[in-house]
Amino acid sequence: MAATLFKMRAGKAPLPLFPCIGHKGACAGRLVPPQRTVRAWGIWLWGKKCNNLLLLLSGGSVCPDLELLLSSLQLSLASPSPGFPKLSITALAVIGAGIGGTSAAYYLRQKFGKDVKIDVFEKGKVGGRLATLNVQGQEFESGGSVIHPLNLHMKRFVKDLGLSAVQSPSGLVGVYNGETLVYEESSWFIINMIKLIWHYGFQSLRMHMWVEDILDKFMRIYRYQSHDYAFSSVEKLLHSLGGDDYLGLFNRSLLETLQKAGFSEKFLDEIITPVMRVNYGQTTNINGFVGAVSMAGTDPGLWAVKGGNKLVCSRLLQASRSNLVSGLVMSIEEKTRTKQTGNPSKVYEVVYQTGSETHSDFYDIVLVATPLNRKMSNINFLNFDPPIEEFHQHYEPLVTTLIKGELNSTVFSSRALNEFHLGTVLTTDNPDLFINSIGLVSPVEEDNNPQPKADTAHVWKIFSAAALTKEQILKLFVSYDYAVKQSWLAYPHYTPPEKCPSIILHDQLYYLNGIEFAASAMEMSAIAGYNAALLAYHRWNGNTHMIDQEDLYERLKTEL
Ligand SMILES: Cc1cc2nc3c(=O)[nH]c(=O)nc-3n(C[C@H](O)[C@H](O)[C@H](O)COP(=O)(O)OP(=O)(O)OC[C@H]3O[C@@H](n4cnc5c(N)ncnc54)[C@H](O)[C@@H]3O)c2cc1C
Ligand SMILES: CC(C)=CCC/C(C)=C/CC/C(C)=C/CSC[C@H](N)C(=O)O
Repeated sequence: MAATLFKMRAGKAPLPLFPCIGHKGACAGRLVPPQRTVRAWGIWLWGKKCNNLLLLLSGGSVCPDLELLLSSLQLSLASPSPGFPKLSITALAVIGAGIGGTSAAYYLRQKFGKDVKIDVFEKGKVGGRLATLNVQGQEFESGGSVIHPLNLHMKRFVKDLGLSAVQSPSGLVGVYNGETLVYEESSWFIINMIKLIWHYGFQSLRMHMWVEDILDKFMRIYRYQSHDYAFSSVEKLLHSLGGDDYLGLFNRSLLETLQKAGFSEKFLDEIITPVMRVNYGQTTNINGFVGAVSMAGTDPGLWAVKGGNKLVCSRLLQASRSNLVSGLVMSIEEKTRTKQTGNPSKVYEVVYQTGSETHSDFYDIVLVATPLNRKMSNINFLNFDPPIEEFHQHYEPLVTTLIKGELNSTVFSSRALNEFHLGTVLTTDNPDLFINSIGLVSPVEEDNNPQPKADTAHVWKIFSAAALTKEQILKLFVSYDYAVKQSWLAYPHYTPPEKCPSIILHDQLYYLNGIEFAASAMEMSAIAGYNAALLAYHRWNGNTHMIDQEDLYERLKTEL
């Protein structure tokens, strides 16, 4: 009978009316296939969707009459009747070929299948903030460089895309406060333990446990995603990982969270702040979640992709069989178009510039995978009603400078370079300091652990808020052969409590980079890319039961 109803609809015959008692008779509707269904059938009511029905589709039981109706029709919500003509999706656009955009393209292909066209727009280089700089014939990471051993998407990409991993340098670390080294690691584990306990009691151990707990809960996202669940907001995603407490991390500053947990000012100033400065160019005023991610960035076992992390992006693009469009997207506008079926449907017109030429194309779904602010992407959303919200969130300026030279170790300590064994110097929050950090780095092709030697010039990476002057470089180095720099708008300026930008900007228009307001890292963008692909797929197909499900952790625990 169900098949008959739908076939009648396909032949444009009128559909039978039925009452929805759950809506007190107010929403008598007609059984129709949703406008863009590929796999799942749903019921749409005249004018608008019935919320009771959505609950029913997602496993709720508010609308028993509909449930009865469906079961009496023996209607399978998961699979449409074979042979029934499907309204198909034709084209998808992704804007930005960084790790967010390329991972989204990869997962979009997996979900939507081989026939759909996927265009990926990139105004600069594939990789975005994953990039390298050349120092006298060797390439060094200048943007995203270290990956955590538990970053499972990045790990999977490297394995599946035929790449290999190299261990990141793990030299000894010191902390400089503008006058002296307030903390200095030793190469002896036991000495380090004694030093840490002597200076800070058991606070490092407690900090380690705090980060582990957050990371443990974070790992739940992989299980949700492997079961195809998606989230419509970053807040809902965070909440699903550990409830109100977890979301609370995002809403409060790291300082507030750690002070409440009893960490001392000395420990925060000398250990935690320097880590926030090297990783995010900010202080403990950032939110607690990004603070924990930043601390995870000091864990052992950090790694990088041999040949450069940006290779993941170019390989993902290849594997997704997307078309790379080297151009600058200028605007996105909603338009109505008549498809081959004769039915009008909503599409998005993407206008872009390649060289001096302007072009445009139409897409059913668009994913924006670049921070939406004037300085970084400058995309105009035209004629949306209601208008797409404006994004004014500030990104932190940061300069990466690579210098091949002989370090002036006496800047940091009284020891000469042959007695100076630190591979990285972090800094406290002292306004007189002009660098956030300085550290020895290896070329992207090498798997090694560089150590400073008095007689050889090594390559050092410096992070600073502004470009270094020649005088500043000459303060840090006795002499140098080569210097090269790259300026970034690197990460959001974190000011908790704040609201993450929406993931759903419009019906079929999605935004990935809101996740950076929880924490900016390669793995976070990969998670956002997968989530947006799943969300787009489920919304296109009306699979509402796969979106924003509560208690997923408990529910999935019992599943094999
Ligand atoms: C200096 C630095 C160090 C970092 N270190 C680490 C680290 O060690 N570990 C870690 O995990 N993360 C690190 N990060 C963070 C990480 O690099 C980013 O979170 C991640 O790369 C962001 O990826 P994305 O794809 O979301 O954005 P992006 O890489 O910014 O990609 C967006 C892309 O969109 C393109 N684009 C923008 N506007 C348009 C337009 N209008 N039309 C067409 N194309 C457009 C841009 O050119 C860009 O390529 C670091 C970042 C920086 C800057
Ligand atoms: C997302 C999770 C759970 C973990 C990621 C941990 C991680 C790798 C954090 C680092 C984040 C970051 C923005 C580092 C920037 S600087 C990196 C490095 N110290 C360098 O010198 O380049």
